[in-house]
Amino acid sequence: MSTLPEGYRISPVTADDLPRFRHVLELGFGFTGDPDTVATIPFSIAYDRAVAVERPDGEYAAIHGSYEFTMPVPGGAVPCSGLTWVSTRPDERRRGLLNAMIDAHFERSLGRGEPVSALYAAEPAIYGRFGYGSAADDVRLTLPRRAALRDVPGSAALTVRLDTIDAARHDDLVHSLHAAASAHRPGAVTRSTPELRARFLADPPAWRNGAEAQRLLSVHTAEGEPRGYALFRRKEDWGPAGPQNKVTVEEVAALDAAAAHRLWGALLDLDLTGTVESPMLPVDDPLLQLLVEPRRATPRLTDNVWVRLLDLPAALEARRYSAPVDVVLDVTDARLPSNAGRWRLTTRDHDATTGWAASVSRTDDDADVALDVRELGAAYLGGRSLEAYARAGLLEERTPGAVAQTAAAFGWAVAPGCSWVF
Ligand SMILES: CC(=O)SCCNC(=O)CCNC(=O)[C@H](O)C(C)(C)COP(=O)(O)OP(=O)(O)OC[C@H]1O[C@@H](n2cnc3c(N)ncnc32)[C@H](O)[C@@H]1OP(=O)(O)O
Repeated sequence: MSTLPEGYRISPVTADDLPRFRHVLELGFGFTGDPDTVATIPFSIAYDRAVAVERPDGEYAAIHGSYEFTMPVPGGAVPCSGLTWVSTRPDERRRGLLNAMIDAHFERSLGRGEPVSALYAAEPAIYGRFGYGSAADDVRLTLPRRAALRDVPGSAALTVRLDTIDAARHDDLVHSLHAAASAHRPGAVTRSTPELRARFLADPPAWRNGAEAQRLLSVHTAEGEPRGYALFRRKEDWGPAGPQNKVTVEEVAALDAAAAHRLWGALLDLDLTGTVESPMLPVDDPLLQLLVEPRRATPRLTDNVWVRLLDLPAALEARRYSAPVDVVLDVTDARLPSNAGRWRLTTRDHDATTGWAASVSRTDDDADVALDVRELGAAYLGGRSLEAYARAGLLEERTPGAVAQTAAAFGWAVAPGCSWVF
């Protein structure tokens, strides 16, 4: 357990504390919120999930919050505490405040019955020490105008509609399609509260960086049923060779391949365009399969969500497995000793759609695989191979063949990933 400097204390946050809470966010991240913009954007953290470290003089020295998510995992879903807004004042850095806040976050999450925590890392070097593992990657593509796509039946029958985003009017279309499109992708949490939804669709001029207002492209069946949408904006660029507008796509959600094809076909064929920047895409996104010349799309790979198992048996039993396995894992967990030690994971009850369920219980039997909770969190969503960690020397195989068998069980057919940064 970490300790705070003398006189500092973990403190709850109320609506009255919001200005000083925001102030620490601005000091930590290095920006100044425009008051007119701040006034229009709802505070997206529930007050009982916002936490501060208060100094003896009553100022806040550090803050964080969390979102209540139901996170899709292989074959199911799990209550998840989405850690966010982590910030320590620059003049209070490296005094153990984040350490203390992580302890508070784990304790509070477990108290609420959330066996898993997830986050986006501002810098990837920060969170491994706390047992978070990088559980997914995303890819961003820079695409030339008119990049060709393979045909998809049904795409041409869909109609395309263009609107300027209006948070109130488009809330239902965007968020119900997003939830439906995300349901079976591990890690793809949805915007779970009205405040988070409104914040995501907010488009104040201060956030546009010289580009146009946020546009909403939606595709519909002949009967008018929406099947997908893209949020994007263009920035004008007139050079000596003519127009070279940049199209930046923030999010695409599609219920099927025809909708994805129709949306991307329209986005890649906007007039006056030079390049189209894709949003964060899962590494198996349909667009990557549909591009006729994928080499012309310049990819950038980045870590996406990080996952921390807080209640190891509950977390491992909440997901399903791709192959049968009976393995004893010897887990190290310096921060949550209740997870440390030997656990037997045994699959049971195969279901054709969701795979194998598993029971997880303590055991005194010899371990087959020894690993840290960080690697278990990384493999949890099915997108990282335990075999790869063994080859990198990050876990130990004690029974020959056990790592390959466990890796096959943990792997999943749909790559993990989340489409928005929380
Ligand atoms: C989920 C999110 O919200 S991500 C956003 C994170 N926030 C930011 O990046 C904003 C700017 N940075 C900050 O506010 C702070 O520097 C924080 C929050 C990253 C760290 O806060 P601090 O109170 O200084 O952390 P603390 O003193 O508890 O140190 C924790 C440990 O992490 C390490 N650490 C902290 N920041 C970093 C970093 N950026 N890179 C590498 N290591 C780091 C420390 O060295 C320390 O290691 P140790 O326990 O082995 O000694």
